[in-house]
Amino acid sequence: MKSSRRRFNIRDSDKEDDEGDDYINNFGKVVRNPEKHLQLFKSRGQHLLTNPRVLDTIVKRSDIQPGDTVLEIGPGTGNLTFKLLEVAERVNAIEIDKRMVEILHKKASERGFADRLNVILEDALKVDFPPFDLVVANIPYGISSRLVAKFVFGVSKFRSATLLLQKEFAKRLLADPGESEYNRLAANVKLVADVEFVMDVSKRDFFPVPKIDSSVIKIWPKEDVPRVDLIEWWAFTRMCFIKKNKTLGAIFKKKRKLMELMKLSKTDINSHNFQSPDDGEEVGLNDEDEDEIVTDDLPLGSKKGISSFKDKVVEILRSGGVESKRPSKLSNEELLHLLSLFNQAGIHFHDQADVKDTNNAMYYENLLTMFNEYELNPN
Ligand SMILES: C[S@@+](CC[C@H](N)C(=O)[O-])C[C@H]1O[C@@H](n2cnc3c(N)ncnc32)[C@H](O)[C@@H]1O
Repeated sequence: MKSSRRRFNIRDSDKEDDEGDDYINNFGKVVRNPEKHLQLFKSRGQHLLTNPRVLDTIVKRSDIQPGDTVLEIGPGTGNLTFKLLEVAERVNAIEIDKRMVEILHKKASERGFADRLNVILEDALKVDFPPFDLVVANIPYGISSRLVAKFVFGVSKFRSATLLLQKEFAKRLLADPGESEYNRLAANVKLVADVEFVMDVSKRDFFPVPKIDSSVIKIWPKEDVPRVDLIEWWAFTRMCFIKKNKTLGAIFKKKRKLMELMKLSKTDINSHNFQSPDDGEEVGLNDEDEDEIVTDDLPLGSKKGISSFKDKVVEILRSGGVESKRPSKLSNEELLHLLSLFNQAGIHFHDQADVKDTNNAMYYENLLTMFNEYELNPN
């Protein structure tokens, strides 16, 4: 008689090759592909959530009301989709893989859901979202931060987004100022939304088993969002968090930063000079401020311009009481106050010609590029 080890592939429980065969995990248990040999690609984040208890909890905690339209990104073969259809009026699902879309259509017809399920074969990062009341999704982990940004800074108004995310990524979103995980992503998302932890999900609840554990979180868009130019806010927090554990004084005194800021503020290096360019006395930058920008080849007047601009910046940081504080410890209220002090002094953090129209494709392109740097590699 053939042993089960001969009939199945044997691999570690956390190995995730692009394949769809049943296998024996390293606990000796046979793990069957629920979709019978459908090849699953880790490059597309295709880890199907197979634990019905977890699926039920996600649906329950998403608090779907009768009449709601749910947006699901990456429905895969429909494990979550058909649970959502039991309570929602309608599900609009966006899926990039044609094979998954075909499976979904087939299952929807067999189960009598075809008229309430709309599957869009597209890349969720590129397509305009159809109308929805709330989001519920086990999203592909490789595009998590861009998707979260597209939800919370997008044009669609929605009640909440219940998302299954890589655990490490969820922790970053949940972190508060002063906690080691706190970062610019959390500061940005928390400007416009509240984030709530729902539950942890074991990697063993997926097929194939990924290398990492997951968590479910819920994002609630805020009713009252601070009145701030978002594009400027993103540029400002990008500069503040460049070294999140350095003091703001140390960050902003860097010549590279000062020159970048002068450029963004359209401050002419020579004109920002409180002394005559020819008076011979050089206003020196301290050695501690030196970095890789070489200013030796700049004319004397320009060096003075940078130096007096630096004084102005330091004065702003002092008046905001943050010169010796680290960005990772500041609340959004403190950061917003600091930004307003910069603005009052005529210093801006983005090119004024930037696109501010949030319906504009350029806005989304910039947004997604900006959040790309937060993607974690789950593989
Ligand atoms: C983690 S799986 C979730 C599958 C299913 N929701 C489940 O829980 O079993 C992620 C799904 O997102 C799809 N996907 C990956 N990248 C995508 C993108 N850019 N736009 C839309 N769907 C995408 C994958 O093909 C896959 O079906």
